[in-house]
Amino acid sequence: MSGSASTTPALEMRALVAGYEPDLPIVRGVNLSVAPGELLVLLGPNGAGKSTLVKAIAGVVPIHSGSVTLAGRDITHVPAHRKIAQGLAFVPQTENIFATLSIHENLQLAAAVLPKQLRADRIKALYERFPDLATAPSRLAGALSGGQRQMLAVARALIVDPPVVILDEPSAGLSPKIVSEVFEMLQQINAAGVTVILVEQNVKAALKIASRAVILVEGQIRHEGAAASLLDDPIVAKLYLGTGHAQNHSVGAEQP
Ligand SMILES: Nc1ncnc2c1ncn2[C@@H]1O[C@H](COP(=O)(O)OP(=O)(O)OP(=O)(O)O)[C@@H](O)[C@H]1O
Repeated sequence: MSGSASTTPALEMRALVAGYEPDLPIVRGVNLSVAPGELLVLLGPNGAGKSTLVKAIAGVVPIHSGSVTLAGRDITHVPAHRKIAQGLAFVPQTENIFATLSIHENLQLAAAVLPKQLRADRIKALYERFPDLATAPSRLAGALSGGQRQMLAVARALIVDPPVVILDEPSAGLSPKIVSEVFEMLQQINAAGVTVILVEQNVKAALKIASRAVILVEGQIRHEGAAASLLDDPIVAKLYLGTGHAQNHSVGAEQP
């Protein structure tokens, strides 16, 4: 057994190599330890491999070598649906809800990974946590606004009451006001004790809510540090966050 709960990372990657094709690694040797209760943001330029890394952790992109542990337990090759059941929730960037089903049906489907006797109680708890979803549970998910969809996607991920949630660009395509709401929701989830790992292009807003930031470049970690220190580091921003290169990655580009 590993050490006590306070010293065991919530999630840990060791020498992780992953990618879509066996001979074409995209994630190239990532070592990263995430402490319980952290809100970690994963940044980096387009094509750096951020999405690939979180998909590999979630079990939807093949891991070539290295390991992933969840609270000290090796989950490297555990299939995606069992990772969820074991407490690793993943909110993909797209197709994270069923648009043609109602809010309630979306939650019911997510709850299918739980033992039958727990499902109704967990859905009830989520409606209490997300009262907006409770106001019209029969509403089609496809008819929701971007922010509400993201809320539903996050609610679906929280159905197993996971200790760790990973989100791939939850702010994509949302207006600045809705981005603030989504980030506030993530802060609340984190304040309730959930470890949150977030891939983001909305650099400035993400650094404001994160405790720590990791910058991935060409599939490797190039820089990591306290989120607040990165906010004030123009060199890091210029070198690693693509300022002046890709507008949607520019520090502060999305902020009014
Ligand atoms: N389904 C796929 N099959 C093969 N290669 C892919 C696939 N998806 C992404 N890639 C490649 O993997 C590399 C990393 O892409 P990835 O989406 O992980 O980067 P990213 O850092 O998340 O970038 P972005 O910020 O643009 O989303 C890119 O070269 C991309 O072309």
